[in-house]
Amino acid sequence: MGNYFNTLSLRDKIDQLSKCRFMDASEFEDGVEALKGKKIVIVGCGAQGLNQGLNMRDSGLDISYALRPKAIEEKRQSFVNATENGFTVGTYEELIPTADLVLNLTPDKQHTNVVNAVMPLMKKGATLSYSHGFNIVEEGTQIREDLTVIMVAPKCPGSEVREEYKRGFGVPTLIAVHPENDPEGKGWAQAKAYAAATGGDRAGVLESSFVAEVKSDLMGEQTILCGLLQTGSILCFDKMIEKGIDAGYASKLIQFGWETITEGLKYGGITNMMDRLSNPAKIKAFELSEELKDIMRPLFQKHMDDIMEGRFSSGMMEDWANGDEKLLGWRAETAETAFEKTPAGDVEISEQEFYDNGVLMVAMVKAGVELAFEAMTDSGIIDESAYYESLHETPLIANTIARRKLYEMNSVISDTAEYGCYLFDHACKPLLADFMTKIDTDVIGKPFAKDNGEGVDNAKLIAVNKALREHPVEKIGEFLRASMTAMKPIV
Ligand SMILES: NC(=O)C1=CN([C@@H]2O[C@H](COP(=O)(O)OP(=O)(O)OC[C@H]3O[C@@H](n4cnc5c(N)ncnc54)[C@H](OP(=O)(O)O)[C@@H]3O)[C@@H](O)[C@H]2O)C=CC1
Ligand SMILES: CC[C@](O)(C(C)=O)C(=O)O
Ligand SMILES: [Mg+2]
Ligand SMILES: [Mg+2]
Repeated sequence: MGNYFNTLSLRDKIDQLSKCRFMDASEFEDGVEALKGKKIVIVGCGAQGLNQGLNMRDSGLDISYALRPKAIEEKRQSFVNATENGFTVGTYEELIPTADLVLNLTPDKQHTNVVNAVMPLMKKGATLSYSHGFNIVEEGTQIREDLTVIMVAPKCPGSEVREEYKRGFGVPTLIAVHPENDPEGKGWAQAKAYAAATGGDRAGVLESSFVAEVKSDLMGEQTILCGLLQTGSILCFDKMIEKGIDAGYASKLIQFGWETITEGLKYGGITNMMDRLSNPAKIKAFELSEELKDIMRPLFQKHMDDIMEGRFSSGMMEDWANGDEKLLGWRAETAETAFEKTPAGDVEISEQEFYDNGVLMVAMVKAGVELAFEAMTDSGIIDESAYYESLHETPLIANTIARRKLYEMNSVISDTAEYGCYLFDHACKPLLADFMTKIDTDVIGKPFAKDNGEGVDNAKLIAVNKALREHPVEKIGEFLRASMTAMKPIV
């Protein structure tokens, strides 16, 4: 075993990284047919395991859960999740040999153990599935030749996979078949049926590869999706307190602000989010975001390079071997931040006020989305994939902060994402220290300017609007959002 990506020729690396085809809705006309009547056993009943299983059962599929003996004996949360929802639960020995399809939905750090335990029990010709390709791509796990290996990766936390399905929609999903494991040529049909069963086909499915999914997923979660939202929350909160803004107000503005401003992003991209500001505030947000982009670009590029070259994964795997020492320490530190410890005040903040008093937050979101998109596409990831991992998923992560701050975000995302989030946050905060000394309450905590239009330089406004609309993330966003017309509002 070793890093699978690093063993590929440059030609194969480019080929797999750039595998990305937006699938037409007509390709899902058979719905879940390819999996109807098949025995589907999910290993693990956590964030993805429970929520994917609920959606798949509601879509008419036969779902049960294989848990480790201790989880069953001690009635752990995974056991409670599965049994309280009326699913059959059993040990690996009881359920895996009966399975046509095994979904490995345990944390990435457990994949080697789990696959080693499960694979010998799987019947000949069965299928093994992942929702993130880390084990195959970064650890180079080799799967028995008779088994088909597929990936169905929702671009979103498990909780939102369920919530969007209940709203009658779904979340964008990447599907793939591992080129080394498709002995019967049935992988694509099964992956499509699985994506339809989770509701993913209603939001958009990309025919992708394990490689493209892993490299883009790691980059999105470390930078804009989680890392920058954490850094931005802490810095913006601390600045407001330093400048005398009421702590309850500051806490509420941040906790619910990301969700509100990124709802604008979800519907109409960066253009719409920025259009929600007054003209003077929009120009200010644009200028701040340009400055932020110049400061943070090298950090975004470093994360992309470390991911591509395997340095990120080998560093994280060292931490796995050390019993998650760094991860657990960083998690404990986050719980002690002033933002985390200050409850949101009992104060009304209107939807518009979140924009008007959160100009810096808007600038941070714009800078982070654009930088993540640019770093991914500069490294060979295709625009559609980069869009899902930057712009589309940001609101879905912001929703988790609205629920219970950074604690909720970091609990709901995978351990892999959480580790990368802290890594980015620790590098980013010092990088923004000088920039933050110049920041005042006119861009965070109080309205920037109420006199919309007065004193606006028309030429500057036209140039800002043009730059916003012409960014490549806006072009691909317009195309992808056209297939999301059934999307339901959250805020
Ligand atoms: N979190 C998310 O929203 C997303 C996750 N993913 C991917 O989905 C996969 C699952 O992640 P996630 O849902 O976060 O995982 P969780 O941490 O939420 O779930 C872990 C589940 O696995 C079980 N488990 C833990 N260790 C073992 C083990 N050694 N053997 C067997 N079962 C074990 C746990 O049960 P117990 O401890 O009770 O035995 C629990 O039910 C990962 O590959 C991740 O990258 C992809 C997209 C988003
Ligand atoms: C953003 C983090 C994620 O990749 C996800 C929810 O999509 C994860 O690994 O949890
Ligand atoms: Mg993801
Ligand atoms: Mg992830």
